Amino acid sequence: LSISLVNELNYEDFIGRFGNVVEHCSICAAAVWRNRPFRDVHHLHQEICSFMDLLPDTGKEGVLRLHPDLAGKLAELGSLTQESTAEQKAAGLDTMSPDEKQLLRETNIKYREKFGFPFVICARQNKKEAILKGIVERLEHSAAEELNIGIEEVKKICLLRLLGIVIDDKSHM
Ligand SMILES: NC(=O)NC1=NC(=O)NC1=O
Repeated sequence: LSISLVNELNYEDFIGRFGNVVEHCSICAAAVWRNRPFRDVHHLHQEICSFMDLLPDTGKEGVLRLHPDLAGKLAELGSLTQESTAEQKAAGLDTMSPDEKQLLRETNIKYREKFGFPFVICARQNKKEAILKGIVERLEHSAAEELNIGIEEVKKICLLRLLGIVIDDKSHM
């Protein structure tokens, strides 16, 4: 999809295309609709990032809570969204050994108990080793730190999802 076609979408089609660039948070797309026309995919991404940055902490926690665990129950059941399924597969999470799976599951539980929201990382930029290392290291942080780190990861996930929909048209450079 070119950015000019994006700018011509009606609201329903816009939400249909971009409603899940932030997992289960179609409000992010609904909120930026008013900012069209978008100069390019990075402008659209920046508007979504600004919307998330302006959320109160409870809103940011909500965004994180809407993310499925990595290799969690939903993944086991095969009931992740299309995007999450592809991302978790790309990280090689479906090739973890039983011990790795156990470690990730236990650490996910500790993380969620400590912070009240799930561990979120951009799976397409981290292979399973980096994910296992990341969750153990990040468990030592404060809730405030992890809230921001989590949202930064959501922004990375969002950009990759946007680039899968919109052609990154550099011709205007
Ligand atoms: N808890 C998570 O980090 N989930 C995910 N990260 C991704 O990149 N895709 C997911 O489903």
